[in-house]
Amino acid sequence: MLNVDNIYAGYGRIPVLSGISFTVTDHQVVGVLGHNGMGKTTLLKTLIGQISLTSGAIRFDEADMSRKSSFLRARAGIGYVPQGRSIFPNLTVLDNLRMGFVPASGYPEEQAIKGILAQFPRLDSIIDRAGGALSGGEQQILALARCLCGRPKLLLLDEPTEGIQPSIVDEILEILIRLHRDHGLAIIVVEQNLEFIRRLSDRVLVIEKGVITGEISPLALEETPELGGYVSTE
Ligand SMILES: Nc1ncnc2c1ncn2[C@@H]1O[C@H](COP(=O)(O)OP(=O)(O)OP(=O)(O)O)[C@@H](O)[C@H]1O
Repeated sequence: MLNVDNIYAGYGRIPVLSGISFTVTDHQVVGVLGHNGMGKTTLLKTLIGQISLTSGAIRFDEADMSRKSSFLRARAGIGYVPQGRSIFPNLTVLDNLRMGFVPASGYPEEQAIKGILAQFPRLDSIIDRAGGALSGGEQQILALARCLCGRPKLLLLDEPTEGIQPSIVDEILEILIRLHRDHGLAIIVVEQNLEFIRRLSDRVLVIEKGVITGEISPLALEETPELGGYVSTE
């Protein structure tokens, strides 16, 4: 489904990603672990096209995405839920959802949003509330639902549990497991919450200084002494 081939990217002259290669097969969930500042967010932004490649290639469903704009990648089926969620604070929940709708998805907007609300009853009850008036957890669920309005085949998730109360973390985990199981959604998830990444991922990649330095089994994440090298503890 996704083939990332030796990509280099950064900010202006500052290189951050230094030759990253990996693949994601259909329906696979890939976790990405790494200390702060190692390039996890930069990797996701490069995959969605917010940061340009310096070199290398990104292929999605056999199509070359390397120079495509973000919206064409979204139309092709890559969804992105950024760190911090980027909810439109002055728009209602409904209008936030409408912003996520991708016309080329083959579904009428109303039908797409109705289908999403059936999966997210928590949002249905606050549909007219301003996005900025939602709790952090509700905003994260809204950001996820908004992304799903575009009917992605691959979801890029950047720290979905950051700053969220444990009960909603569990709810988000259950939603993602269900989406993966019932709809075959493939996911790349960057996360510091080891339990979350362990329960969701089929594979876990370790990133250090813009390079993938290893792959560990989700089961290995149960053995806490091994983890000091992979995540930040602050
Ligand atoms: N807009 C920017 N301009 C210049 N350098 C940046 C910019 N954004 C990030 N960086 C640098 O790029 C490197 C990788 O940052 P990135 O945000 O990808 O790391 P991360 O692994 O996601 O970290 P965190 O877990 O803290 O979110 C860091 O050294 C960071 O300081």
